[in-house]
Amino acid sequence: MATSLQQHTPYVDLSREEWSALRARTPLPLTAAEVERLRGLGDVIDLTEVREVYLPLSRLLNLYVGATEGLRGAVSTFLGGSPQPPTPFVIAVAGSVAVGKSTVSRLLRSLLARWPEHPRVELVTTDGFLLPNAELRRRGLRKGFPESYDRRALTRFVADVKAGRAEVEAPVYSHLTYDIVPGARLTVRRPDILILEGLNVLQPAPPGRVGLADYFDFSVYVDARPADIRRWYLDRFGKLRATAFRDPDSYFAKYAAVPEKEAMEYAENNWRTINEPNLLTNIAPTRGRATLVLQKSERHTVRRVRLRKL
Ligand SMILES: Nc1ncnc2c1ncn2[C@@H]1O[C@H](COP(=O)(O)OP(=O)(O)O)[C@@H](O)[C@H]1O
Ligand SMILES: CC(C)(COP(=O)(O)O)[C@@H](O)C(=O)NCCC(=O)O
Repeated sequence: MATSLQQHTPYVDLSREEWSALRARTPLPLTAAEVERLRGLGDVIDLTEVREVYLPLSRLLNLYVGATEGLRGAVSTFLGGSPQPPTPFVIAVAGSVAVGKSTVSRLLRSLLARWPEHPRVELVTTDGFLLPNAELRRRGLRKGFPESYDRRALTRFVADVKAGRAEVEAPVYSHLTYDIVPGARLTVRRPDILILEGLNVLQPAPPGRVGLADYFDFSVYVDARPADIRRWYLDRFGKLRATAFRDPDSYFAKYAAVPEKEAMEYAENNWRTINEPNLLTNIAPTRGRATLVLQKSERHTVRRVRLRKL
């Protein structure tokens, strides 16, 4: 586990085997019915992976929620005030386009909600805070780059949730129309846990501003080799071509109709000109700010876990 070299890093570095062994200390096994429910998520995730990697992670997060609650109580006693109701525990999930953030986030939502201490788990993606396509075009911005988000509105949203406001609204993005849905809003009502998923959630604040990360209680960076992520991006594009892009309302309907070669050239170009430079320039440098890094192998299985020491 911790070799002498690692003693001076802020992380504990665990192999998959070392991490999976912690499963024995996870007091909440999955029942057959729950395994079935997880299958119903529609994700292709392997159930051994759920048991060996994500169930221990849900236990670790459960410990963090409990400890944060304990600390909050102690501080409120120190301040001599009356006990306040708990505020939502905020978990950020960061990483490249197509690395598997949505899959990990949906899974964590299901697993975390099984713990009796925090049944209400909300998942919000930062895409709702993207500027509309027309505005991106006007300003010459690439979608997904840090400047393509309304960072102020996103920070205010998380600050309000974290402050325990009864209802907090967020704008909505549609992958079908590939744009912000005019006038649409989602409402978050004081959950026990908020999972905030997005490419740029670990981006540092501009000088003099409060950063988004200042409101996080825990953050996960989903990591993999860029060549693997590229393949997953292209695979997913290929699959969407045979499914969601067939919807005539889809922004990408054209790519279901054109020959495969032409569609895949478009996807390749998107990867090379937008998602890869965004990963290398903006996203990967934020990895060292995460509380936990999940490092995936070429088949999506997690091969190393790095956890920040306290
Ligand atoms: N654990 C996993 N096992 C197998 N396939 C996965 C896993 N996680 C993600 N994928 C696949 O990889 C692609 C990208 O995952 P997704 O969660 O959509 O990424 P992101 O939200 O980061 O863009 C999808 O096609 C998804 O089905
Ligand atoms: C919508 C996204 C920016 C992801 O947003 P996130 O919720 O991670 O902030 C991304 O999925 C995307 O569409 N990128 C643009 C390039 C492309 O079409 O692949």
